[in-house]
Amino acid sequence: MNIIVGSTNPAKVNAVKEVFYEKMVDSKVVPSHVSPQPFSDDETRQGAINRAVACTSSDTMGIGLEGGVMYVEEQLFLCNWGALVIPDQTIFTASGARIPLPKEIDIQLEHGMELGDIMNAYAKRKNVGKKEGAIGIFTNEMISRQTMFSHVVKLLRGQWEYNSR
Ligand SMILES: O=P(O)(O)OP(=O)(O)OP(=O)(O)OC[C@H]1O[C@@H](n2cnc3c(O)ncnc32)[C@H](O)[C@@H]1O
Ligand SMILES: [Mg+2]
Repeated sequence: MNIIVGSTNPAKVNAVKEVFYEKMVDSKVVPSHVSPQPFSDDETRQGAINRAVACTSSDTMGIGLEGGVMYVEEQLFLCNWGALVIPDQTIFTASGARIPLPKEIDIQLEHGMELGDIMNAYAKRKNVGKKEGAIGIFTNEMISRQTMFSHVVKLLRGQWEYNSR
């Protein structure tokens, strides 16, 4: 069965190709139907599900990966969710690693800026969200956005395989 990823962001598409190395992996832009910058686990997970559903058909599995932020008490954390939807519409979900974000990023997000744009200015780099990601910057590049998403995709693949035994 082929796979379509609901994003053309290379950090996401390459994470899926890494984990489903033996499959045909395609990508397309689909709406997440949540805000461009999700602000909770619920919203981020829903975005991932909406993207995955939009990519699923009778012979294709859909995968949606969504980045967001969420509060634990007063501290803002990066959060990431993935969803895998198979042709019978069964939905598998999993979340990724989370790390706290500095207060100044929190303030800019609260003013309505997207994390990708904030990170480019903060790190004085371009396309941070398509490359190392905020997680790469704030972990001194120990974990890139692709590596973080590949972990999420492994959690999805594993659940799907367990359920199809
Ligand atoms: O093309 P799409 O798939 O939408 O890719 P995206 O980079 O916009 O990613 P998301 O929509 O999943 O993420 C929502 C927002 O959060 C940003 N974001 C999330 N995690 C990030 C990270 O690790 N590094 C940089 N930006 C991140 C991202 O740039 C968006 O502004
Ligand atoms: Mg986006």
